Amino acid sequence: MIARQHVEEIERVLDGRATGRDCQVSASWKRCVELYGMDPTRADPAHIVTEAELRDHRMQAERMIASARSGLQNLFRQVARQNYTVLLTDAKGVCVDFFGDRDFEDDLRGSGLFMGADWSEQLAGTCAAGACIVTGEPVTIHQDDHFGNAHTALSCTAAPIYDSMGQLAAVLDISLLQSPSPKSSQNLAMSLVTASARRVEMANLMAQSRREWVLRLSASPEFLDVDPEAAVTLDGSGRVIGFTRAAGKLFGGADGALLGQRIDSLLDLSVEDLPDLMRDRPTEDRVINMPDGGALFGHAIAPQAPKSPREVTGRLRMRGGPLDALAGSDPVMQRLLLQAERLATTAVPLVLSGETGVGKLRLARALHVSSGKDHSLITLECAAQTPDRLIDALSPPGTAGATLVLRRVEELPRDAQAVLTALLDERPGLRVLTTSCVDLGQAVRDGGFHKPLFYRLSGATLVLPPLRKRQDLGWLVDRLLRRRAPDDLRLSPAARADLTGRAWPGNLHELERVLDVAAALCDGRVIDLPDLPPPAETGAEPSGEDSLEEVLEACGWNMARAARRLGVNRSTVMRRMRRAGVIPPG
Ligand SMILES: Nc1ncnc2c1ncn2[C@@H]1O[C@H](COP(=O)(O)OP(=O)(O)OP(=O)(O)O)[C@@H](O)[C@H]1O
Repeated sequence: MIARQHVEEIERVLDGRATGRDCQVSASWKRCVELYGMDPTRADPAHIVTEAELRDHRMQAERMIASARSGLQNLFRQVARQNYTVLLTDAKGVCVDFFGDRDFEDDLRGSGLFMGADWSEQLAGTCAAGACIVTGEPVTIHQDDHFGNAHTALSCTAAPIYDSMGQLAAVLDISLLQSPSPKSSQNLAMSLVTASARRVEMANLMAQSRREWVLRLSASPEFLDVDPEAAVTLDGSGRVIGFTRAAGKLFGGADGALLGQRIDSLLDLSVEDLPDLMRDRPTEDRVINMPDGGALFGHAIAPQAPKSPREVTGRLRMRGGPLDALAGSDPVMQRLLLQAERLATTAVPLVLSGETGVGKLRLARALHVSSGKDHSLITLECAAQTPDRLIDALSPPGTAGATLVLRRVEELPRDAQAVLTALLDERPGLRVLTTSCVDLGQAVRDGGFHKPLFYRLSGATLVLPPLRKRQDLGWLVDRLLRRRAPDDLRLSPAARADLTGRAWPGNLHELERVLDVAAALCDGRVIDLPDLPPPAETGAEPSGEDSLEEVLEACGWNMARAARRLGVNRSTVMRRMRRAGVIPPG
């Protein structure tokens, strides 16, 4: 009966008659019928993407998930008692993060309030996340506002999350399986979800802007330092290079038109004034005049460190190539792979250095494949070489233009080092790629490595970072797991947190062994904590010389995780931060 009334009301709306529905809802109903060809009498179940598709969606949204995590947790703490579920969808509508009451897991899954549910309007019909993606505005879709009969018990409120370029990046949604009938019961939900979305945008902007000036803005001095309303990122000349949605609205450039504008054209303020707006001045004194005669309060945050040469300066050109497959979104690796790609087609001899198991040999092979030449690849284990063996290995015809990989060259016996130097001089067509776990320059200075050989091998050096400093550790874990069990073996959240928090002194060698054991031990398709072997005890202090900031950055500034990766406790991390003057972003 109710279903029939619902269908009849949709028909009236399609005929252009007013039925008292919110205009956002009636516009979405029209799209469902006229654009997507949907039938309101059908009660399609929730659409859940496959495990493999979900992994891809999560990988794409990795940064936003990290920025949103603590905001989602906070929001869930506030609304869990009222039985709300908190969802983060990506810009396509797929739920990539989720907090809900485990006691209702089956009901939540059945209703699509779960990880992997696809809430795009084209598939799910009128729903909060879907309508929010289409309109770019917050919306409540309450009970029979939903288009499909399958969802008319739900009440969902969603707000968009924009990235710092003004593009819609995600949607934050809070939903109830059962709710009171007046739609106004969700007004508070709307306030909470829009405020949380604003904070996630702020966290995301701060995470991306450590090397730039950030100007945070608030209409009231009381909230300026604790919960500002808007923020812009500025380059050294005062041009806007990032902004939150609220800043876009404030300056009338929400769709990206704000990018590139100078701050002195927007406010009575130049880049030279920013130091006066830093936290050491009383909040009330940090007033900024607006061109329309109004005023705002400003909090300027200085760049945290000078631009490092290791920062990403460009993107890999060869999408999908063998080099591109070696890393996820780790900025140090991306920069290194960009250099590797440019060097691959040259004859420059390269040293690939880094701790054991960071992927040096793998990189050497990818460089060989990317060279574009159809020559053979000769790999020599240096520890096993004698002068005679070297001569034998490099004598057969066809080796003249080959790629020669010298693996762990620091282990090459001293007498073989001089012979290799002479052999290389006789074979100028060989492309030499050398892997080393030590600093070869230091080995030369210490007298342990033949200087003439060093200068023949080290045209350029590419230093691979250890796993504990990689921001794409989660990506690597998924990649190695997929290779072990292509058919949807996955990690429980606790197992994933454990793996991404380890120090990994054996790097990929160690991670591969741990996943081998876990895949063998786990029952069913989910690897859980008890399936993981404990970290290998080597007595090594893996991170003594690591920059604290690098490890913290790799851990998304999560101190507990950084403490585990560094093998110290949390208070030691905080003490070291104070001593080094390292300040967390935001
Ligand atoms: N990007 C990657 N993705 C997945 N697996 C990788 C990647 N890089 C390396 N591996 C795997 O990790 C293991 C260690 O890699 P590799 O042998 O290249 O390291 P290495 O630094 O040369 O080690 P060592 O210093 O001990 O010689 C290998 O099994 C390799 O296949």
